[in-house]
Amino acid sequence: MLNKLRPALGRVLTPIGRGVARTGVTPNTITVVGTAGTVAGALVFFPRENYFWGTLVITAFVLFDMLDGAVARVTGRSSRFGAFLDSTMDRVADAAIFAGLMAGLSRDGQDGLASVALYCLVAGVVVSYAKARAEGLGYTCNVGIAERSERLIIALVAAGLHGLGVPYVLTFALWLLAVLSTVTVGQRFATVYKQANARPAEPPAQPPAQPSAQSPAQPPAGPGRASGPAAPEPSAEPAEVDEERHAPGRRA
Ligand SMILES: CCCCCCCC/C=C\CCCCCCCC(=O)OC[C@H](COP(=O)(O)O[C@@H]1[C@H](O)[C@H](OP(=O)(O)O)[C@@H](O)[C@H](O)[C@H]1O)OC(=O)CCCCCCC/C=C\CCCCCCCC
Ligand SMILES: Nc1ccn([C@@H]2O[C@H](COP(=O)(O)O)[C@@H](O)[C@H]2O)c(=O)n1
Ligand SMILES: [Mg+2]
Repeated sequence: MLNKLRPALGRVLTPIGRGVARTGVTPNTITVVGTAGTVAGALVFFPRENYFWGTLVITAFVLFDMLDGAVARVTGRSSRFGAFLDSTMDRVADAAIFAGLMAGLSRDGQDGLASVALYCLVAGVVVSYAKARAEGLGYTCNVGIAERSERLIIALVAAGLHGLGVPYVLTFALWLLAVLSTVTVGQRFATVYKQANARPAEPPAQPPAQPSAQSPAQPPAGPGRASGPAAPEPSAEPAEVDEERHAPGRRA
């Protein structure tokens, strides 16, 4: 949903990115420092039930981390490794935030709510994995009621308010997140299922070998098949998807 704000956000982040770029900081440094700060904020403050300061520290580093793409673009340093690092570090940061919440809730004796936080962590990972895997297979998967920004905003606003003593807000937010993340997984399954059914299976690259007792014929590989190896395989579109993510001025 908040993805719609990307163009507007880009207009704000690009001049800031230009300023940061002048200091010589690289996009990968921003990604790593942003993640390290988020992880430290989550694992130092939340387990001690210091939700307010934890939220402020995490928010500062998450917002800082949003500059990596802008700096990469204005300096012409966008790279495939950077894109990989960015997405992978996002998963580390998300895991630390929910692990920190779980630790704080457990210490407070709220084991039930800690389990909901664990569910949110796992569901968030599945949401992101579904998109990564879909894109690796050449599909698009830019859908979902609770993409990363929505999940972070809900969790962080609730944790901050919980830290200020607002009752039930964290409980409500974690249950809401659990539901919304589950719906998002369903939305991503549905969009990939539709594309997989609409696109016929790729023809085999070479004429199929004669089946024999020693080497049975393999089913054709491609995005239309029901199951397959974990590694991305050639498909009609991966380059196109990647180009889209690397297009100048576009937040992927
Ligand atoms: C009294 C209590 C005070 C508490 C204050 C707390 C306020 C906290 C509120 C907000 C702060 C957090 C903002 C978080 C913003 C979102 C961060 C973010 O992830 O932005 C990047 C995001 C995704 O970009 P990427 O393409 O780089 O990442 C992709 C993503 O990870 C995908 O994940 P998936 O969705 O699949 O799970 C991966 O699949 C993919 O691999 C990966 O590449 O960008 C956007 O989504 C663009 C829209 C962002 C809109 C953000 C709006 C922020 C609005 C306001 C922030 C202002 C907060 C002010 C705080 C004041 C603090 C005192
Ligand atoms: N260390 C990095 C981080 C990002 N990129 C590039 O930016 C794109 C993501 O931009 P966002 O504005 O969505 O964060 C990413 O796909 C890369 O092209 C980079 O090169 N190095
Ligand atoms: Mg980033």
